[in-house]
Amino acid sequence: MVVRIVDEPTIAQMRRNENGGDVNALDWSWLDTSIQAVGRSLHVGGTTKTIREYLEKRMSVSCYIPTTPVFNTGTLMKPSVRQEKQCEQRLPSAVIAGVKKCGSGPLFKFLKIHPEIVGPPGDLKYFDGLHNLSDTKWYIDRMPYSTKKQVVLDKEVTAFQSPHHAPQYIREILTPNVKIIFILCDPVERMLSEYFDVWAQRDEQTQSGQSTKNLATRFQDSVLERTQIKNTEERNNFLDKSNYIQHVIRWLEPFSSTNLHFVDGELFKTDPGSELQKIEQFLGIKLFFETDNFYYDPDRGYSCMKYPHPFCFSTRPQHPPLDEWVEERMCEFYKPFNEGLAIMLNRRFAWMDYC
Ligand SMILES: Nc1ncnc2c1ncn2[C@@H]1O[C@H](COP(=O)(O)OS(=O)(=O)O)[C@@H](OP(=O)(O)O)[C@H]1O
Repeated sequence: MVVRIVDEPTIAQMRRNENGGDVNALDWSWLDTSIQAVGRSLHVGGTTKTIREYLEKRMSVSCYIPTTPVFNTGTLMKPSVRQEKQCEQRLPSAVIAGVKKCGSGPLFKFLKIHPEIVGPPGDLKYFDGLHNLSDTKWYIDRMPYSTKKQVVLDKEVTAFQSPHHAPQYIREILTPNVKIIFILCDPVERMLSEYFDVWAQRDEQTQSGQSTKNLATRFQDSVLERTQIKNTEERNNFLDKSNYIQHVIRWLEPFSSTNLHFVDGELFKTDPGSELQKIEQFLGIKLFFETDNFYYDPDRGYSCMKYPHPFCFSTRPQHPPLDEWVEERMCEFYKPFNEGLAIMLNRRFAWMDYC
């Protein structure tokens, strides 16, 4: 699909609203600079989408004066407007609780583009087991201001597997009504991605006292021993995280299944718009994302954003391919767990067909 850049309407045109009057309910002076910074709109799938349209939508529900790039939070509105809009820093009402290396980063970033979703800029790791959980003030203080119409979203990827009681802690602090989102992907690919990441950072991790347990020079030496030995007490950092069923069980106990949503990591790579639409429904917010807001980049192996801001995550060096026998052994190991997961959740994921 061709993405054509066309000129943005003039500032004078922008200042007229549909009724021909001035748009003056709020201070619109911000728009000039924002639009000048963008200076264009996009023809996507036959329709013209302006950045202005997006910024206006966001502005109407937000406590911030939006800006470009649209990933930035923007400037906090003045106190009188904040009061009028009932802006507050609130605890999250939704959490992306994993899984690491399945696309949780892009998922979080894309979701925060939705006018009705706000979240902290990065990972707070409040539920990672190292934080004083009674210090909710610390947590709330790090949340952006939100209106009641908005969903406050946090990302806590380690919570998926540890600490063991993370689901209970999240339920207790964020109430049983909190919505939990997981993104699950091909377990072997996930493990490989994490392995190369940990390998690349091994010196820093050792220096900062973090564990590099199970890390060997070759991927297969880091994971294969476990699939041969009988001792199930022996934990392998890489293998265990990809064994989704054992972790998902922990979340089904404190939460109703209607509060848990699973994103298919494979579909998210090829068609993020459709996966994001399912999340909009799950969160009960207005539909904003469309499939043609994104395009698939075969060289990268995942999708980039077209609207409201053209954006691609930078590519990592390609992983060296796995030896066929290693892949077969890994698949053999995960197959029964994946089948169990499909039965437990009563759904199959696209990546389940790989093995
Ligand atoms: N749209 C889009 N853009 C970029 N990357 C995408 C996307 N969709 C899925 N992926 C895959 O996400 C992998 C990184 O996952 P995470 O963001 O969960 O990693 S992290 O845990 O936050 O480090 C990353 O894996 P690596 O390339 O191995 O890093 C990607 O394969």
